Amino acid sequence: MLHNLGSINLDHFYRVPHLVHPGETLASHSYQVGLGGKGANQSLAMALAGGQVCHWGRLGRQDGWARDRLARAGVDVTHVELVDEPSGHAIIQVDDHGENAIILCPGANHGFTRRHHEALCETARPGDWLLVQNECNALPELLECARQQGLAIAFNPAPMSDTVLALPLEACQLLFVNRGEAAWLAGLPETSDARVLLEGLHARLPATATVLTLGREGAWYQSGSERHFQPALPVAPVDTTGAGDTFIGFFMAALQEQRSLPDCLAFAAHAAALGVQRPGAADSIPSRDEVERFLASPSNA
Ligand SMILES: OC[C@H]1O[C@H](O)[C@H](O)[C@@H]1O
Repeated sequence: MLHNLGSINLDHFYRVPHLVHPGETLASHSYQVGLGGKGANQSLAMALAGGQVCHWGRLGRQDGWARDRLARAGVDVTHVELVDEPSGHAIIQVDDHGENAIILCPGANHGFTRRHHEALCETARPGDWLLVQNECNALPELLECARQQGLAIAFNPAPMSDTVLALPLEACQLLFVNRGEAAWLAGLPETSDARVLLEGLHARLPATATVLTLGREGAWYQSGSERHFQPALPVAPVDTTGAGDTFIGFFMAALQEQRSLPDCLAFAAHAAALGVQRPGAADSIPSRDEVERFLASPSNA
């Protein structure tokens, strides 16, 4: 089982001709609300990929539909609480090239306490995975509790902030990072070559495996001297929101099935490539069947 303690957001999407400039007032082409939050997206993606995932989250009482949506996809939502606080939400601009800019309001995602961590660590069995992103509070305590319980920890330090640098990252078995996050953690320029970033991360965290996602430049896996590269797929993105979350959910589902690491990378990259061709965050995540058809399609021969 994988336990994902993570954010659940209401995503407010605005399609805009370009990302708004400082001081500018800009009319949007369209507006939509959907399920999001890096935590919820990753749980949903993992369940749609066929993985076993239990989500630990907090939502405002009026937003039980979001919990139902996760449950319908196959996520275990026993530990998603409905609380008397506003749900987290995100204001998301998406431009005509599919690029986005996001403002987060954490709301109930910042209400985790020791009670939640203890409950998770008592429920999880040694060897289970814990997956965490950087959208919830009290992460040092959570990681410490998980380490003591013998859980395997996968961490996605998104969105990156100074607080990540103070976390016991050496407790993590697996890190999912994009270029900016890798550069920040390794203390290197963002323009560094992927191999330099991987070497920098390995020097800082020698016992932690890394998945480095680079969008159009593909994705890498590195653990010690083992390295695999997955090229990017040639697709035209309409909305890249949640692409990293789809990648992570599909990767963890494939890892749970004990597939080879190149297979995990390929499964995840194909899922993300399908996702970026659709609008929305959770709404853009493909099913396992769609991904398998894409993997088997003649264009991949
Ligand atoms: O990764 C995409 C997600 O980031 C923010 O958490 C938004 O809610 C969105 O769904």
